Amino acid sequence: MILRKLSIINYKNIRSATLTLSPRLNCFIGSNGAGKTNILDAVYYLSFCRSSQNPVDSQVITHDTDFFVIEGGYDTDGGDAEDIYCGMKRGKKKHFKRNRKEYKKLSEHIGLLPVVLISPSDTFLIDGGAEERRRLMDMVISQYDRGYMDILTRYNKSLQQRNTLLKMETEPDITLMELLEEQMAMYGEMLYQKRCCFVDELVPLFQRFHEDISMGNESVGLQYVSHCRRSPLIDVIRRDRMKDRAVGYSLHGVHRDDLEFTLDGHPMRREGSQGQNKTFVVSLKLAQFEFLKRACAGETPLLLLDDIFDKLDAGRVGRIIKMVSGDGFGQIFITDTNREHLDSILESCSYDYKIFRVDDGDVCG
Ligand SMILES: Nc1ncnc2c1ncn2[C@@H]1O[C@H](COP(=O)(O)OP(=O)(O)OP(=O)(O)O)[C@@H](O)[C@H]1O
Repeated sequence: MILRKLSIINYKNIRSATLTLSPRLNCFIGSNGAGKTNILDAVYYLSFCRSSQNPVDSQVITHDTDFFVIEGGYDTDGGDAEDIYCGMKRGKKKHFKRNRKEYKKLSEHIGLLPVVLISPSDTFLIDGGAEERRRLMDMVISQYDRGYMDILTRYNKSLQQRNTLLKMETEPDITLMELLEEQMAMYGEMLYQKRCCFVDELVPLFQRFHEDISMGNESVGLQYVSHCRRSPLIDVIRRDRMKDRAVGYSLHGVHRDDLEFTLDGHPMRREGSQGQNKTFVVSLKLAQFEFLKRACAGETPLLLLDDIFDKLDAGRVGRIIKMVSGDGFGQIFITDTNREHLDSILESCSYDYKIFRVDDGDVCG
C-alpha cells in the first residue's frame, strides 16, 4: 500500500498542504509544535476515520475555521487506485468517501488501508490501564477481521444492559438477566478466541523484534489474561451475580481482559526504565506491523514513526533504523526534530526518499 498524494485543509495547525509522497521514505523535520505529528495524524485519520490523539472530531478543525478536509490517493499492492476523502463542517456530520462514494457505515472502511503508528504516547500501553491494552488488541484485530467490531459492539450492548439491571433498586427481571448473560457469554467467547489467536501469533514476532533491538540483553514476556481462561464464561459471569449486584456492575467478562507485560519475569510497569519501556513498545508495534502484513492478504501497512528515537541509546536507535530501512517494510513516514537520526537513516537506505520541512503548520517538500 502506497499513499501517493496527501491533501490537507484546516487540520489542526496545517492550514493547507498538498504533498506528493515518496513510495518508500518520507521524513518530516521541524521544531517542537511545528505540525509534524499532525501530518501523521491526518494519514492515520484516513485509515481509522478518527484522530489517534483526539476523539472529538470538531477539535481537529483549525481553531478559527469551520471545516477540515483530508484527501489521500493510494495505490494498493494489487495495483488498484483508491481515493479517500474525509471532510467535516463544524457542528455537522463528517463525510467519508471511497472513490467518491460515501460510506453508509464507517466500520466498512476500517482495514482497507492498514496503518501502524508508533508514537511517544505508546508507553501508555505500559503505564496506563487495561483499557489501553484492550484497545490495541481491538484496533489490530478489527483491521483484518471485518466481523470483530460488530461482535464487540454486541457484547458491549449486552454488558451495558446487564449493568443497568444490576443498578436497579428493585429486584431485576431474572429472565432478562439470564438472556443478557447468555449473550455476553456467547459474544465474549467469540472475542476471546479471536484475541487468543492474535496474541499467539503476535508473541513470537514481538520477541524476535525485541531480541534484535536489545541484542538479547533483556528477557520480556507478553501474556493474554482473561476470565475465559478459568472456565466457561457463562459460569464465571453467573457465579458472582450477587457480588455484581452489590457493586452495581459486571465484575467478570472480556471487558476486563488484559495483556500482562513482564521484564525478566517482573511486571514491566514497575521494573522497566524509560528506554526499556520504549524498546518494549517499539518491538510490540513492529510485531503488529509484521502481523498485519501477513493478515491483510499481503497488503503492506503504512508505517508512521512519530519521534521514536527519544530515550533510546545509540545502539538501539541504529538497530531500529537498520530494521525499518530493510526490505520487509513498505512506505514509511518519520518525524524528528533532529537531522542526525534522519541522516543516518538516509545513509543506510539506497532507495527513493523525500524530506519535508515543517514550520508553524507550513510544509515544504
Ligand atoms: N485544532 C487546532 N487548531 C490549530 N492548531 C492546533 C489544533 N490542534 C493542535 N494544534 C496545534 O498543533 C501544534 C502541535 O503540532 P504537532 O503535535 O504536530 O507538533 P510536532 O511538530 O509534532 O511537535 P513535537 O516535535 O513537539 O512533537 C500545537 O502548536 C497546537 O497548538
